[in-house]
Amino acid sequence: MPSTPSYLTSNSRQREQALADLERLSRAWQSDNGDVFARLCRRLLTSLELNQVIAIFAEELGTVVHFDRLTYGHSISDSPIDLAVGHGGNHRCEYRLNLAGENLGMLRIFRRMRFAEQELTVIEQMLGSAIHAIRNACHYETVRRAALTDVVTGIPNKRAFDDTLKREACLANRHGERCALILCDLDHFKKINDTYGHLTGDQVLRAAALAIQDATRSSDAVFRIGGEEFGILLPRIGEAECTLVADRIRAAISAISLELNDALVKVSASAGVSAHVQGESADAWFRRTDEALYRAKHDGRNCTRTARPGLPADVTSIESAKR
Ligand SMILES: Nc1nc2c(ncn2[C@@H]2O[C@H](COP(=O)(O)OP(=O)(O)OP(=O)(O)O)[C@@H](O)[C@H]2O)c(=O)[nH]1
Repeated sequence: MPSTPSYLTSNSRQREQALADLERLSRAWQSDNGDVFARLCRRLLTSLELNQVIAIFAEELGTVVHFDRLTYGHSISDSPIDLAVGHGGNHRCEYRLNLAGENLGMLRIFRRMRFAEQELTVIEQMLGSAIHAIRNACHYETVRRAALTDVVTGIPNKRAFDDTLKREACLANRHGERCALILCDLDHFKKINDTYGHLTGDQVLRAAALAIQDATRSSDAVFRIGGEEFGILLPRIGEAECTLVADRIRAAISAISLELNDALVKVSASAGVSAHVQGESADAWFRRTDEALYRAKHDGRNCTRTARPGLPADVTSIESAKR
């Protein structure tokens, strides 16, 4: 990296000279460091994952400009990406990333020392090399999310549920962690559709999704897994506590009342509850909980039933579950 030129002056002739110096230095730096740009572009081709693309950019930038922390935030990702290689610092440069009018998020780079002009130029040149990869990763993230999101309620869908249930069963088998599952189904939902129409039915589904989210912790995961059926995964709790949560969810759903002309649309729900049994596969766990939900429906609806302990045929060995 060339040394910092002493061009910080208000005199305009000196400023012009400084800018010319800067351009010359920047060109010299770019030809000296052409391999960094080439490597950055090559590595960016290896991933479409937003957090990996940002991590690659940060790694390559770190080889030419020292910084203590880099953060990236975009409304399409769950939480900001925060890559710290030190303690941050008071000085920062930030870029609102944008390509052809498309918002691609906000990148911030922190450190204790001021950034020199030519360092900012280098950062911007490297961002120029990375911006298309960042845009592609943003598009990929948007499509990935759409595939995992239910269009009516905006919460994760059955595909997301299947993936998460498998992962939780695997974690529970590997580390012996507790995890519980609730399957919650609205009662006589067909009647709501038939009486008030599908649009009102959709409104009820959205209200139910919100009610379930409000009745659970943010660490719990709520999914719409069928027409009027929801799955809720609750890490680190057992069956007794989970049954209380299921009743709380049902009470929240019963409290929904949609005003429609002169009518008040009300709905109740049935729930099946189970705690994961050590060695049990995701499929067997789901089947046990579904059977509990079936009993709740059979017993008159608007109630909670807990699953029976796994039958030997339902429980796979820990070894096979780990494979
Ligand atoms: N409005 C709306 N209705 C849906 C959607 N998906 C499925 N349904 C309807 O949900 C209803 C489910 O009916 P059933 O399976 O008979 O269940 P139910 O009437 O709730 O009866 P129980 O579950 O036995 O209490 C059907 O009328 C479906 O058309 C949706 O996205 N929106």
